[in-house]
Amino acid sequence: MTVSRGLMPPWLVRHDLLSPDECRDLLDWALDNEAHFKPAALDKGLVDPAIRRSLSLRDLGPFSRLFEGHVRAMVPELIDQLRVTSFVAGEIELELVAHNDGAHFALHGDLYTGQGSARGDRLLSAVYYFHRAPKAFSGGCLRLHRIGAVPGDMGVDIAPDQNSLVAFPSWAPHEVLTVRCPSGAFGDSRFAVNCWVYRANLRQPSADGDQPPVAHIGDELDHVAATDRRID
Ligand SMILES: O=C(O)CCC(=O)C(=O)O
Ligand SMILES: [Fe+2]
Repeated sequence: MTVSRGLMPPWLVRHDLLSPDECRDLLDWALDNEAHFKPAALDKGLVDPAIRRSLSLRDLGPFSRLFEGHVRAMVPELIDQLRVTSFVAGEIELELVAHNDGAHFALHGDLYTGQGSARGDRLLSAVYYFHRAPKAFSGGCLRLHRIGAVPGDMGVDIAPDQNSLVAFPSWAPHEVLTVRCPSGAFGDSRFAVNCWVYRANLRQPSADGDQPPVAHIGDELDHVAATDRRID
């Protein structure tokens, strides 16, 4: 089967998502928690810096509620603007990522592959950007690609602007272009908060007692499921 290429996925950018105080507090919190960041993983917890190189923190502490609130409130607008089939939002998965010198993420989509995830289906992806001022890195654009893109294709580059959020359907092919950060200092990194909106599982156990195949909202999952994602 041949995939016809050409159509760009929809996306939107929102500037100034947080107040200046919130943005500064988030940076301070990220710097205070440097020791808790771990190499960012791919499918099934695999770390492969040739595909994805960055440092990740899965627990946003006091900022989880802030991001979950913002993103949940935006879901109706995102469904509308990104032309996603209407759905009821369930879990919102978060990840704080620091991209320092040489960091990147090769072409991929954010959907689960294989047997999927007990966590359910990701439908919307949103990424919030912040960094120290003055900015001490270059590069690191998010490159959105056409359907059926292959590595090396051109796409649309979205700059990781201070206090901005970009959103797109989770199926959209995208990559993070290589970051250059001459100081190598953690605090000079390109910071991003990944937010993934899941479809709520509204199915009830059937009358004969069978359980639905996916977990209910709020179920705790292991690190492997949390880091499972598709790499094209
Ligand atoms: O940092 C970004 O701009 C996007 C990161 C990303 O695509 C991912 O972690 O799945
Ligand atoms: Fe992604």
